[in-house]
Amino acid sequence: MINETIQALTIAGTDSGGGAGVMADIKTMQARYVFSAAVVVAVTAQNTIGVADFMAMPKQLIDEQFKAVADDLKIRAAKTGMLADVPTVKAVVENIKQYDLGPLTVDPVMIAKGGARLLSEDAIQTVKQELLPLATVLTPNLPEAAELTGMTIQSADDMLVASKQLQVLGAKNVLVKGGHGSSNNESADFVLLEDGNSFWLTSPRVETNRTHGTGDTLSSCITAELAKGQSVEEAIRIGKQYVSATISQGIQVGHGHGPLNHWARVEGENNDNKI
Ligand SMILES: Nc1ncnc2c1ncn2[C@@H]1O[C@H](COP(=O)(O)OP(=O)(O)OP(=O)(O)O)[C@@H](O)[C@H]1O
Ligand SMILES: Cc1ncc(COP(=O)(O)O)c(N)n1
Repeated sequence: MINETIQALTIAGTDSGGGAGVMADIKTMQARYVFSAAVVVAVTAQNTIGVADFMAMPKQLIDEQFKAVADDLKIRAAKTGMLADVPTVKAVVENIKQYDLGPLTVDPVMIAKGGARLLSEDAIQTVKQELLPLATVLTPNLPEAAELTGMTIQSADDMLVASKQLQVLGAKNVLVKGGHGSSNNESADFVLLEDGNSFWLTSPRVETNRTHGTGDTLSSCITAELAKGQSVEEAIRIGKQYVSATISQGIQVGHGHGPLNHWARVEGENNDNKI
């Protein structure tokens, strides 16, 4: 008998260009030696230059995907990404409540790097009221944290206050990502844990436009590590190390915001015999 392989789930939209969404999530979990299942809630036509079009899946098909996964697989952790619109957010919330999918990481994807809206404006309220309270870990970028809290976030102190507000809204642990920050030399993320402890995670800012799917990669790495049984703090620390490696060890694909290098190795990590 071989041991059961560790399994995790992404609930998100696809990216035909291969760099973000479900595609980035599966590549990340594979790189972290976790088997990835996927509930596709929207299909996008996009590449590194932008999103041309997308369509959300009908509720019945979303329900059937959740059921198919839950009937057969043992999901130890899950994440949400692009959720498109109000009916899709509601369908996802209903299914997450129905099945035991382990700790949930919520990446509240709103607007793609190229500027396309991936969550309708009216759905922000639904995410806030119905999805945030289910989040073990919430990973907003700066514009998303601003949108969810109604704050203007310009300083490190603002990130701290915003993360507290997001906890009040129901997220247990909050990681405010600093990729959209103004510092030229570092990219600093702020973490507020459920027990009130907090810390900064900084990495040198890489001067590059190959940052398509950074948030997806970070949140799916956190999900993979939670599936392995790591603590929330450790999962977040590993997530930051992995996403930094995928940015700094870049690959050349496409003509716009290029995808990350999901083959990247975290320095000092021993990847032998991981399965
Ligand atoms: N140029 C960069 N150099 C180093 N780290 C970066 C850079 N850009 C983003 N990061 C890091 O990548 C992670 C994701 O942050 P970011 O703010 O880009 O998320 P995001 O906007 O949700 O990403 P996306 O929408 O592309 O999925 C964070 O840990 C952030 O610090
Ligand atoms: C399906 C999907 N999910 C998420 C993103 C966000 O990634 P980015 O902000 O890098 O475009 C995306 N572009 N597409």
